[in-house]
Amino acid sequence: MASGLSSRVISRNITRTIRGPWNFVAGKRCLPVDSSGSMKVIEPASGELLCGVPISGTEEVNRAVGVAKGVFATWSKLSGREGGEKLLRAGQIIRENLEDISRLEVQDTGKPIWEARLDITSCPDALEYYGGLAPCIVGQHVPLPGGSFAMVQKEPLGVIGGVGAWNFPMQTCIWKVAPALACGNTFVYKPSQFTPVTAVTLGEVLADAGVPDGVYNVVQGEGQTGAYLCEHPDVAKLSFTGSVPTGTKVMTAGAQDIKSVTLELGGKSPLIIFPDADVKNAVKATLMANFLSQGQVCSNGTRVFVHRSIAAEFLKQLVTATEKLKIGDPFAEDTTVGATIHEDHARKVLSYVDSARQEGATVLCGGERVLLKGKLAGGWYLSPAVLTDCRDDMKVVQEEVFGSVASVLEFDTEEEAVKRANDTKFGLAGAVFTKDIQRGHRVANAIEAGTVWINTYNLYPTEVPFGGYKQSGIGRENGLTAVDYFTQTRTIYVEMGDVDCGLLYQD
Ligand SMILES: NC(=O)C1=CN([C@@H]2O[C@H](COP(=O)(O)OP(=O)(O)OC[C@H]3O[C@@H](n4cnc5c(N)ncnc54)[C@H](O)[C@@H]3O)[C@@H](O)[C@H]2O)C=CC1
Ligand SMILES: NCCCC(=O)O
Repeated sequence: MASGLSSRVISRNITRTIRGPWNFVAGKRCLPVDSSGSMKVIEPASGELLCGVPISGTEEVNRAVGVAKGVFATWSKLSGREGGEKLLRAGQIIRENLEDISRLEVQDTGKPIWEARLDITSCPDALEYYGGLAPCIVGQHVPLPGGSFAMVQKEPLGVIGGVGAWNFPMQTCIWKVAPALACGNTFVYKPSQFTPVTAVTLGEVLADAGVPDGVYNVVQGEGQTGAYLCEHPDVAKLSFTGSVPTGTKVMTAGAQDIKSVTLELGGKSPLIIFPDADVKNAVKATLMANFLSQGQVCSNGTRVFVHRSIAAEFLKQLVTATEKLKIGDPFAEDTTVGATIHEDHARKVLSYVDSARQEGATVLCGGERVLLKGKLAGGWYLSPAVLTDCRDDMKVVQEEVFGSVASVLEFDTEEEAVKRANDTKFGLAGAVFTKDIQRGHRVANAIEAGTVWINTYNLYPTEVPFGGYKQSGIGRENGLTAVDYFTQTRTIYVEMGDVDCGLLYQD
């Protein structure tokens, strides 16, 4: 049998409860060799201690990078099919353990279980896409005059240093690791200090799938550990997801050694709804664009531009739908709004609602802490907010809130909507709702953003590139495009005749 795909893969190694050790180096969970204290990881749902995680120091980062560098020669020399089959198997293992891994993600993030299942399902999607693609990552043969030719080869870069955010912990990690490994690179990943769990689970999955020890490693820590990794001279490329200020630091660190850098940063995306739009679909998309994962989604369409003629009807339907959202235990099947990642972040989200009120916005619903009972009493549950009477110059309309706050703005003309939509330093995403096919494409092409949806929102199939214009980032994840960001090109020129050096050589 050419691949192990039709046989069931038994996972022996997945840890299904929250327990350390929390680093994953050379194929196993381990403690760091040096540490500067321990992080207290809080379970968002309850506000209680989930686990303590040692903060990796320079020696541990050196060790992980050294291990990844050591195995690079072996991993990068596998054929695409040999490496790809292991990624396909890893995808299958995640599918077989989807429920257990989703539950780990809920404990770590506080998001509702139904959402976690979708997020975790996107992980095998990526592993299978890049596992299948790996044998097709090939070069070119370029014929030249006189029978000479060039071979243009796609080569891996070496050790990739990845740093991630806390909103989609395993998905963010796999969006980097799957293409990187498929291209023959090895990896050291530092998860967010708020969500350390499932990056280590991925290590166990890859080990079970037959990926050699050391190809994928995890070092836990805060910003300083991330900085050590980004500054490491043996790290060839940085792949970062997080905020713009940290992205600037990562890019600066990369600049010291001229490292290639991919940045997936923040956003303040526009969602433009024209009068001919299907209002019910526009409302559904506005919910998806604002309230998934407690609004903690970088591509969220938080500036909702609605044509004045339908604004009243749209707002009525949006508020009705928003008030039906069920805030509660993230593990309950009917919960649609879980816990905000931590108290500081929740207070920041609430402060945006306060500032909006002070600047003249009307809060039609939500924007408050909801106290749950019993074990959930310590969690920060916020009711999703819909704001109206907003202006473009308000803080809540200008800045990324990263919480469940939708600002509704009214417009009169297409030209005005596009101009206002583009009046931002960000350019991650956007959307247009209309039944007019010409208008849909015209506006989609005019929005300055890496992804524009027509008549939907916040869908990210692995097959299509994702990333930002302007300060929302550099480079792209997903799709065929990601291969360009995890490879370098070597040209080998082959001369089939005598060397022609013009007048330089006289017989
Ligand atoms: N465009 C995208 O795909 C996404 C963007 N984000 C953005 O991320 C932000 C929220 O996530 P946070 O985790 O709070 O972002 P953050 O920028 O504070 O942290 C992100 C990661 O960077 C690490 N870090 C901090 N300082 C560092 C340094 N000097 N060198 C290397 N690593 C360092 C952190 O420990 C964490 O793992 C939001 O602004 C959001 O828009 C979040 C998710 C996806
Ligand atoms: N899963 C959605 C990608 C965007 C984000 O990470 O926020």
